[in-house]
Amino acid sequence: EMMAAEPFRIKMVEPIKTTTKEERQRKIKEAGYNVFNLESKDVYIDLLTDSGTSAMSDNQWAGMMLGDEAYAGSKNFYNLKDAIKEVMGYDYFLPTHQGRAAENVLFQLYVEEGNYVPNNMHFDTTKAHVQDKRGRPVNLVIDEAYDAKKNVPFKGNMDIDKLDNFLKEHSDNVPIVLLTVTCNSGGGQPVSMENIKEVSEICKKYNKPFYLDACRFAENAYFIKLREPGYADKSIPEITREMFSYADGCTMSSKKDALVNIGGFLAMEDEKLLDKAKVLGVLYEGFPTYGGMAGRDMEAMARGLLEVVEEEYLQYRINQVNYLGEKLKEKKVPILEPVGGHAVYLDAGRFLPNIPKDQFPGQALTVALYEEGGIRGVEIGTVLSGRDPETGDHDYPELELVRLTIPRRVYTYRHMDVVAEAAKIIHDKRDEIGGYKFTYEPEILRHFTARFAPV
Ligand SMILES: Cc1ncc(COP(=O)(O)O)c(/C=N/[C@@H](Cc2ccccc2)C(=O)O)c1O
Repeated sequence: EMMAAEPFRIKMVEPIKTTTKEERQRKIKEAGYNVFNLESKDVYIDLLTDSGTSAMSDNQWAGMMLGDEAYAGSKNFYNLKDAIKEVMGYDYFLPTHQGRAAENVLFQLYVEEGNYVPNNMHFDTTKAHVQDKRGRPVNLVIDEAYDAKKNVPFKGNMDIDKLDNFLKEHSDNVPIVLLTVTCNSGGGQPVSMENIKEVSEICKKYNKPFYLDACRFAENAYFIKLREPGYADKSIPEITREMFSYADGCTMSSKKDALVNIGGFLAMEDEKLLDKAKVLGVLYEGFPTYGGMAGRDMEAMARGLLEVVEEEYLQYRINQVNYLGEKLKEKKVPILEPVGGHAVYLDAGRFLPNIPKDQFPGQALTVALYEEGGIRGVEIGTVLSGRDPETGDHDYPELELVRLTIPRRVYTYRHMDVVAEAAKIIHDKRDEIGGYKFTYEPEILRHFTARFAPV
């Protein structure tokens, strides 16, 4: 039957304004050629991140009026507890102000100097928090993940043999195993249920705690429903509860697949772990029934968790991202395949083959997108990857990407067309684009505040 339109109608709009190319060239220069330094008002279509940028529903906004701002025992905490139980199956959780705060608590509990922390692929804050505890992040994703042209259904999968061999050799130095769903660094690629189960079995074999990084768990579940045999007739909550049943817990940035603008949590099955986490929670986040959030934020999150697993929402969400990917492919603009759950990733390496990695092709393409169309994407390449703490050289990743990250329920299909048209214009004149060098390079998570100049 006909493909459905958006499963919502719009009740409030936030005007956005176009700027001239001349203005944008001036603004990006003043921003040190780093789109993170741009003011939102100077950005037309903001695809920097899907984190915290979603539109909330009327149901969530109504929940904001029901904040119980009690210091201890807020009713919103208990509504959130019920939502986590319903969608993830976990009985215990520590609210935190956002995802990296949950990572901070979890890794302080588990990671010691010199430890290895395996993951399919660490994203920037997970990698930074492991390193902050003197641990060593290890990526053990399947090799196909590094081939941008290879169209396989679950490119986020952990390589089970690699994990088994790694634990065989380093088990005493591995305190915890992580699995990121969907896999952000690899292109928003899902992990299959079978793979989650296999990782769980390996962790049991070596008696290791196994945690999911659940930021985009609902999108992962939708891909399982679409692509994995045996799941077509299962509901999304049935799939999400099964996913989480194989892990001991999860870190969660609710700014993604809980449809809120701030908030996160660390959830787990083991009440004893919660007691330990609460001690750090009190120190870093606030009393354990609010964790750095207002009661109203927890209410909006509880309602968002129940909305994000609704199938008609997920169908719309995944189809819109895929639409942008298809438009770009029609225009012969190189993208990572298959299209991810939360973003289309331009393959800057293929787009700008003449720019060497140490002149940051992804950064150059990100700047060009802003100058051409007022579009803010984000470089997911050498800049984001940072420096190898042991060698001091750039920690060159296999892929040089520019992520066009689609916020949830914010932009229309016409915005997608404009993005695709701008990318095409740039692609037609790609030989005019040059590389960049740092004029200021921070020590940690450099991509957020670095400044550049054209080479
Ligand atoms: C798989 C995964 N695990 C944990 C976190 C931390 O969660 P939190 O502390 O941000 O709540 C994130 C955050 N991801 C943001 C970060 C970002 C990057 C570039 C530009 C803007 C924002 C993103 O991918 O967009 C994540 O992706």
